Order: sequence, then structure tokens, then C-alpha cells
Amino acid sequence: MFYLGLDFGTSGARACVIDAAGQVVFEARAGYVMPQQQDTADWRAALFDLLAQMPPALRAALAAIAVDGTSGTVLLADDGLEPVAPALLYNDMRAGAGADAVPLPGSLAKGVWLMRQAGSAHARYFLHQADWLAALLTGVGGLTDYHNALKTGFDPHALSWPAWIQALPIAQLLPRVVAPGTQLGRINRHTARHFNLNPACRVRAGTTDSIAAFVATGVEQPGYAVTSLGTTLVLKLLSTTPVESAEYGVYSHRFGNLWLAGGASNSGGGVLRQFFTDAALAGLSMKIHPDQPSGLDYYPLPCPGERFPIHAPALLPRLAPRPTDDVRFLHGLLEGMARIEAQGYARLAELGATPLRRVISAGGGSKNEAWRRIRENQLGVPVATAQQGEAAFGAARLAQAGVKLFP
Ligand SMILES: Nc1ncnc2c1ncn2[C@@H]1O[C@H](COP(=O)(O)OP(=O)(O)O)[C@@H](O)[C@H]1O
Ligand SMILES: O=C(CO)[C@H](O)[C@H](O)COP(=O)(O)O
Repeated sequence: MFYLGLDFGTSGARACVIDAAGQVVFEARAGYVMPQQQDTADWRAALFDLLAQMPPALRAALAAIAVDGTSGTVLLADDGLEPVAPALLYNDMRAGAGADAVPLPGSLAKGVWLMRQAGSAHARYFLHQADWLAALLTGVGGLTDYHNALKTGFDPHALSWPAWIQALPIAQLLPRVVAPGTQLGRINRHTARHFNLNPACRVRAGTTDSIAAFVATGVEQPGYAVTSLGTTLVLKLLSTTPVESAEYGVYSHRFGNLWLAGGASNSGGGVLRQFFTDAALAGLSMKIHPDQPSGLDYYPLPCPGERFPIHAPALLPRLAPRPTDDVRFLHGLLEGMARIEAQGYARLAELGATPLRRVISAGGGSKNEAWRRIRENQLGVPVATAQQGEAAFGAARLAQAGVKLFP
């Protein structure tokens, strides 16, 4: 039997199929034409494109599917799971700009904002991106996992929606929350028939894209952390203690009986892409001397605003002066991001998380050896590159192991 992980990341969607031994047997990608303006129609097209790309023999023997999505991307859908309005992406700030007396958790604020838009009278479900895609596969809406639900205000300690959230008008649209990996249902008959999928294939509750990348690495020991060097810079430290601080943008996801303490900076590969192609990044990085400081003091951001290691919605990018030498400029950018990462882990330690022992790197930037060395110098612990850090692989592991993945 085979297990399919579907990752809906910032810049596109990916599929990964593993066999019973956990070996990758198939991978595919479906890009978005305009990632910045992606919407539900792009995700649905990518979902069906990825299913169609799978070899028929794998489709026929598929035992389970799990989907991960960008954390904080939400939509309202009607009874038939049709979106009633465009989704709000994880980085959409419009909902936070309102004049609500009490600030709401980020994704809940987005839901309340969506409820004020045209068409919302038909809304039946508030869903995160991964929930909606899983619901398209089962045909059943109204379910989510406790990872995606965290930014909507779900209490991971009590495993319930807080009473004050249950008293809000949006409560009637909120999904029921289960552990990631829980069986949500079987693939719906129509989709199974259309793609010749095993009709007994199960769909499991998913997770967020960064947690899927964490799961992909196979890290299991407290004190080990995964830094995702994707479009954004996401830190996740496996900790025996949960830590939280709104002031510093720190939160903890439940991970079975352990916690994933961390936060997400707006810095990351998205800034690098504003200046360099991936090929240029690879070429220039080889000329960097990672043990010699660049002498530059950047705070690389793609636009104003930071969320972690400080919550500073108006913080400006600091990217000047720009030297004429691109090698030195890139060196300065990578150092700036390494400092943010080091501050982030220091913050987790201050707040009482399990002390950091080792960092594993995942995401597009993890193949950059010069950056790894710069980061190791800044972090003061060994930094290794994940053998497997693809979120789609993590989702495939979740499809296979289900709730047993979490200790
Ligand atoms: N050699 C490299 N060094 C540093 N960053 C890189 C390199 N190659 C690609 N990247 C960055 O990796 C990012 C893409 O990583 P990926 O994990 O696919 O992101 P996401 O899942 O957020 O879409 C891009 O922003 C790109 O700038
Ligand atoms: O920038 C992101 C888009 O998804 C990060 O992945 C995200 O903010 C991290 O969130 P989480 O800790 O809930 O996985």
C-alpha cells in the first residue's frame, strides 16, 4: 500500500508518495501562476493536477492521504464546500486593520472580517486551507486539526475552543478539532471514480506546512529544533514545556505530549528572491567566506512588519548600505537572517523552553552550505541539513502513521 502527502506551500503545491517502508516512490509539483494572488481555484486545480500526475498503480493502491497548508490561510465555504468569497492568505493583513475593541487571534480575526464581506450569509464553514482541501477529498466539511486551529484561538491545553470564542457569532461556523492524523473519512466516491483511486483510501486530518516540514525531518528528541528556510524563516524547537509570548510572537503547538515551541519571522528566502534568482544564490554563496564577518548590519524583511522574535508590525527592513559586490551583499543578508534565528532561539530559552542542542535545516535555503556555517557560528550548536525536509514527505508520514506519529 502507498501513502500520499500533499503540501500546499507558499509558492506551490507538492505531492509525495511513500511505500509501507517509508521510501519515497513518487514526487510531483504543481506551481501557482501568481503565488502572491493564489486562491481556492488555484488550490483545487493543483490538488486535482497532483492526483492526475500519480501513476495509476499508485492511485489504485493508495491507503491514506494527508494534506498540509500554509498556517493562517482561511476561507468561508457554503454547504457544498464552495468558497463564498476569496480566501484570506496567511500574510493578508486586512483583517488586523479593523477597530475591534479586543484583538482576536490572527486567523479568527480573518474569519470575522470574511463574515462582513458580501456572500457570507451563505457561509456554513470556516475552514483553514488544509481543512478545505481535505474536505474536497472526503466531501465532508467542518473538521480541522489542532495545529491549524491554534492561530484561530483553539486551546491546545484544554483541547477545546475557549468559552469566549464559543460565544462569538462566528462560533457556529468553526470546525470541530481533532488531533492531526485522525481519520476524517474515506475519499468521496466521485473523486475515487474519476481518478481511479482506491475507494477505501482514508483521508487523515492534516497539519501546517512548517509542522509537516518538521515531521519530515524525523526529529524526536527534546532540545532538537528545525529551522525552515523557505519563503519565511520558521523556528520549531521540540520542548517538554510550552512557552508563549504575544510580545515576542512566540507560541507552542501541541505535539502529542511534547510541544513545538517557536515562531515565524517575516524574514527568509522571500527577501533573497527580491534580489537574486536561485541560480545566482547558489553561485554567489560559493564565494562567501562564512567565518569572516561581512561588516554589514541588515535586518532583512520583504516589506515593513515583523512578527518574531519581536512583534513589531511597523518595523522597517534594514538593507542599506548596499555594497557594489553582490557576494558581500548576500553575505550580509544571510548574516542578518542568522542573527534573527539566533535571537529567536535565545528568546525561546529565556521563556523556559527545553535548551537548544541541535538545529536541523529544512526548506529551499537548507542546501546553502555557506549559510549553514554562518548560522552555526551564530547559534553555537551544531547545524545539520535535513536528509528529508520536504513538507510533502512529512504529510505522507502523517498519512501513514496517523495519530501514532505524536508521542
Ligand atoms: N541556494 C540558496 N540559498 C538560500 N536560499 C535559497 C537558495 N535556493 C533557494 N532559496 C530560497 O528558498 C526559498 C524557497 O524555499 P521553499 O522551501 O520552496 O519555500 P516555500 O515552501 O515557502 O515556498 C526561496 O525564497 C529562495 O529564495
Ligand atoms: O509563514 C508561514 C506560512 O505558513 C509559516 O509557515 C507559519 O507562520 C508558521 O506557522 P505554524 O507555526 O502555525 O506552522
